[in-house]
Amino acid sequence: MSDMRLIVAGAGGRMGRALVRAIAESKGAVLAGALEAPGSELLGKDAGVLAGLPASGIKLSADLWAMSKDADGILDFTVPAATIANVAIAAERGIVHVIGTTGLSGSDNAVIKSVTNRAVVVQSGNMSLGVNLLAAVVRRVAKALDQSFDIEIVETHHRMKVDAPSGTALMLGQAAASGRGVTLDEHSERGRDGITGARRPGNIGFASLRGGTVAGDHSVSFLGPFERLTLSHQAEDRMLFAHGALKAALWAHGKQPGHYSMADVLGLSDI
Ligand SMILES: NC(=O)C1=CN([C@@H]2O[C@H](COP(=O)(O)OP(=O)(O)OC[C@H]3O[C@@H](n4cnc5c(N)ncnc54)[C@H](OP(=O)(O)O)[C@@H]3O)[C@@H](O)[C@H]2O)C=CC1
Ligand SMILES: O=C(O)C1=N[C@H](C(=O)O)C[C@H](O)C1
Repeated sequence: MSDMRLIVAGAGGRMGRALVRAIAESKGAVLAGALEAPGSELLGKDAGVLAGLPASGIKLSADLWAMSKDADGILDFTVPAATIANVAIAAERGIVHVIGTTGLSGSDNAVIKSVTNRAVVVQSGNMSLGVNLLAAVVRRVAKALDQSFDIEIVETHHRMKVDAPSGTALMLGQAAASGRGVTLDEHSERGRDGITGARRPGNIGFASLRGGTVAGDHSVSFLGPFERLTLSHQAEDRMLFAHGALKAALWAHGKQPGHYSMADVLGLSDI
């Protein structure tokens, strides 16, 4: 099979530059386009040079429709509004859409799901093996423990991150809720401040720290009577997520339309 031709959306961003490097290092994929926001001062610049590599010949452009003409997939780590605009174009072109963008609303996620009867979408708040394994373990532990164990999720990220809780924290919260057989929306406790009252039994708590250059730390604590268990993951470099996204795209190439997760890509769905 010939190399998968991939577009990087948000090519001037932190993840975008990491993705351009991951593609350059890879076997089986080539950079076919680099998307940036309309009006960005980076439009027209070479994607390889921005990523610290030799010139790639691919210039940043805001025109996804034109650049996707001969592409096979798009790796999208941008902002919710951009991802939602890209969903329709990727579906229309019939190309794989790997979505890593976080901070998406319920209605954004409904738009994404609405195209998956005709489009191949792989979506995950975290593209790493470790976090997806952690989610599977959290589901099992939450199932094994009753409500005398309080569940608290803590995440730490670099100072530039704009959304909270992180997509990963929410994914781990979903895993805990599913293990307990409850819905996260009805059992989530976020943003404690002031006289909050005692903790509601059965709730899943979230706390977010921001600072420095942290690529992404997550922990899930189960706090019970006279003992507590904490499961955690530390991402050491965002190249981890870029390699995961690339793996997802290569896995999805040629798959039937559907909404896939990183657990599907990694073969963890049945754990
Ligand atoms: N699922 C996962 O494993 C991971 C997910 N993420 C998520 O990925 C997203 C991006 O993170 P990060 O790279 O750190 O953020 P950045 O802000 O560094 O990058 C986002 C990029 O998207 C660009 N952008 C904004 N609007 C558009 C548009 N309409 N079309 C194309 N590009 C656009 C931004 O441009 P401008 O600056 O000009 O607005 C920016 O260059 C976040 O939601 C983050 O949480 C991050 C790491 C891993
Ligand atoms: O913004 C980031 O950097 C990250 N975002 C993702 C999230 O919101 O969980 C994944 C990773 O933790 C890095």
